[in-house]
Amino acid sequence: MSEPQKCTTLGLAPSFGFGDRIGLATPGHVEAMKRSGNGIEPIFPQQSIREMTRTQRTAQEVMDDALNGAKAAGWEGRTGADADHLKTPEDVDVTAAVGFTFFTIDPSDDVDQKADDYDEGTLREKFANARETAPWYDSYLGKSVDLPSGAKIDLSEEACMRAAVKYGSAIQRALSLGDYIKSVHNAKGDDYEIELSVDETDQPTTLAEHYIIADQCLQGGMKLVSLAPRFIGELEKGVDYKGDVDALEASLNNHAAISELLGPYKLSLHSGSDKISMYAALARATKGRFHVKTAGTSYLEALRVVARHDEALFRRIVQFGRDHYDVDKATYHVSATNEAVPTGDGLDAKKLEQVYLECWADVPQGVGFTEPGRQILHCTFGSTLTDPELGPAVRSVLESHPDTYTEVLADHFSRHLEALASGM
Ligand SMILES: O=C(O)[C@@H](O)[C@@H](O)[C@H](O)C(=O)CO
Repeated sequence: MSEPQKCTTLGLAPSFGFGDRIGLATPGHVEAMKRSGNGIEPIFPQQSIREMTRTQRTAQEVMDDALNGAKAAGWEGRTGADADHLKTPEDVDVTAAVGFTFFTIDPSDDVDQKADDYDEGTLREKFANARETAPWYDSYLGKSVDLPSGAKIDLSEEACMRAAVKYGSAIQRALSLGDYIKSVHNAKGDDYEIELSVDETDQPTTLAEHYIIADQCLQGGMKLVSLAPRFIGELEKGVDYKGDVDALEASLNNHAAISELLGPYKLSLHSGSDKISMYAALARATKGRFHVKTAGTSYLEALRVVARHDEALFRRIVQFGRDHYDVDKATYHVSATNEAVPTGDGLDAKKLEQVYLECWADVPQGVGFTEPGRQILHCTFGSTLTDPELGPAVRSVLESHPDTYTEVLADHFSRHLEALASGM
């Protein structure tokens, strides 16, 4: 085989991230792109530091698996490469060294998640302490911004104080990591692009917060190509969007208007797996300037291959997942509980797949999966894949049935890509 291609930056082109936690999914991702790409650019190598830690894979392995898989499947187009959820300079070092081009900065550890609930007295007290992390405060205070969408952002004292308390340190961390990414790439003369993700917060990102965060990053010289706010409604892992899609679209219009006004940059949808019901709204609101990030859903499709070819192994994985779920779910936004999902005992093979993975045949047109059982398997990927028996057994099934894995992924992601294209 000849050398795999290098990854590139994708700029403002609509893009789709195909995270793969096992390293065998890219041929299926390529097949979906060939069938239903619709002008959307792929990011095949994509993995967060959290995923690499849990699966014990290196950045080099992630890169090699994705690029070799793409080459073997005959992909001749471009691909970006997403070093996802970076929190430290060391995270940048390990991913930049192996050719990642799209760097997702995640400053969520520095976000004050309680800021939205502070009463006035507490807010003022917290603001006094956070003041020095927000040197920008006075420059926004009392202003209002008219958005092309017709909405108005009121940068009132309260809005600016809450933004300072909630995001002051996070913006500082993002800017410093952005500078570090720039210095690493300038030294090598390599191109790069940055996404900022603030999606992993308890409360939705307000328009005022989005405006201040993005404006500060851009004023600080960050090469921001995309931003992932925490959108309204519930964006849980492994299931469709939960919430009012019309209200979401109205909110997306306003977030997209900010990105047009300040950037432009793309709006990014994290936990994008299976969010079929909201894709058209995202594509419409952003006029095609979007990035969608998926990962766990390819792992679940891998388990579908296991369910169909080795039922006994799938049953073990279900039980193992249930045993590890309460610990493994800690950093993920999910609502499933073991109590609400039947154990595998007494379920026949078809019902077991339906409860823990769900089948497209059972899902109405235009929406995605909703079964809570999916979240139990979704969160326990690290424990399962690093288990000395289960991990190799899963790989062995996938390696013995590559055509099944490619076909289920191609079908699965074609549905995602077509739903996005319907709004473009
Ligand atoms: O599990 C992870 O750490 C990542 O795959 C995700 O959080 C990623 O950023 C994502 O949103 C994929 O849907």
